[in-house]
Amino acid sequence: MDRLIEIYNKEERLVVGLMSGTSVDGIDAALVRIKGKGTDTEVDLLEFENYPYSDEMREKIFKLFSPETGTVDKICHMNFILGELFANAALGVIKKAGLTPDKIDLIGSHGQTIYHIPSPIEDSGYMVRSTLQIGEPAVIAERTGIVTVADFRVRDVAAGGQGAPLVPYTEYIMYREEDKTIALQNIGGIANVTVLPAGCELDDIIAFDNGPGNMVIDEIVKRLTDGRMRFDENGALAGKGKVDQVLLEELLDDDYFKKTPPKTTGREYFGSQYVDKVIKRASELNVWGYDLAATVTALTAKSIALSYRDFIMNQYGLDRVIIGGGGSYNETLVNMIRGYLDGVEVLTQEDIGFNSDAKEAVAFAVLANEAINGNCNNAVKATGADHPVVMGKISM
Ligand SMILES: Nc1ncnc2c1ncn2[C@@H]1O[C@H](COP(=O)(O)OP(=O)(O)OP(=O)(O)O)[C@@H](O)[C@H]1O
Ligand SMILES: CC(=O)N[C@H]1[C@@H]2OC[C@@H](O2)[C@@H](O)[C@@H]1O[C@H](C)C(=O)O
Repeated sequence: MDRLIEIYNKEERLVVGLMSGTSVDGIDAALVRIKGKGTDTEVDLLEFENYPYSDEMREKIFKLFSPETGTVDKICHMNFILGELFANAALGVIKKAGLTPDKIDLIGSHGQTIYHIPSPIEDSGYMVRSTLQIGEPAVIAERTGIVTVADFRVRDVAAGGQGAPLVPYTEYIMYREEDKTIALQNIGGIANVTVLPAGCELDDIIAFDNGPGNMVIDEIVKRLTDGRMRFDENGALAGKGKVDQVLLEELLDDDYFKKTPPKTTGREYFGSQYVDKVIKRASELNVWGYDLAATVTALTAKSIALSYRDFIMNQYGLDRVIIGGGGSYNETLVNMIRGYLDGVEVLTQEDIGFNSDAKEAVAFAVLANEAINGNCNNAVKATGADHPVVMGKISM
């Protein structure tokens, strides 16, 4: 308890944020210095590293996503294995910064989402939503000796929210401007956006998952190259193709894109079964190779642009879009988004001096810092929760 009080009383903390996203490419570890709390929070990124999963580990994690292959024994065991990997990532980034674990105040760990049911399902007389992130925080705390805050999403779900997206709260703290409406567009496996209307309060922000980010592009590229390529590096393949407008419009005619925010989605919806359907229809229309890569890249780009038109621009206008996440390195994708958004400034996190990869890991460091301060750290407008809550469970 003394340690917790000591951390609580500090004005400035060194915090490690850990994140593994839906693309399962590895663990992002960010070491930050955080001063203050709430809207007075100031964050400096001191060090960042991505610790990629081995192909074997990645395959094992992917198996957990499907009810047929993700059996309880595997989930039980992988929770502890991932705890070890997350601990190693934390220790790695601390060492890279030339520091030792005893100098670090906190770890904020997202874990790995393996299942997410954002819409309520009735069972045994209870209507519940649910979500599951693994990567045992007790193991992280034990291996590092650092107080670890983790398992954030569940408290928001318990309060009637979808448990996602959580990053908007931190974006509100870090990016809000008085006279510009800004969209922070993350393009990971899923594409998700936070909109900060000019001069907004926390209750004014809008955030939702637009739909697929790289998830469909990655799977198509994997299948087109018989597994030789895992993603379309810099958008080179899509850049050589021509978008098939018939297939594109059919794919855009999807219930998810029409749904009004708040809304979240995941691999359960835009995963490999979705791609099976895309491929079937593409074969009927004779769309293949570079053209198919271009068409699914346009699907991500245009669904993002249309979501701004339908849910944001008519009400708030839009001055600037800042793209982050791995998709910001896909030049074809970013250029397509620019093409669909006439008159809006489209930048990447790098363009404004930040790091696209570190952003989510930094967010979980900030959420942990808020939890330790006892501050509510969910944006109810984004998750749909009934009220603000303090998310994060503490492993001493
Ligand atoms: N150089 C590149 N060119 C094109 N695409 C890239 C490049 N680098 C990364 N990507 C894409 O970014 C993806 C990883 O993005 P990111 O790490 O942001 O996802 P994530 O955090 O796992 O997902 P989410 O935010 O949905 O949880 C890769 O799967 C790949 O599709
Ligand atoms: C359940 C879950 O892990 N959701 C992720 C996922 O990846 C992107 C998008 O879908 C977003 O809603 C969320 O992650 C980010 C970090 C968030 O909570 O803001």
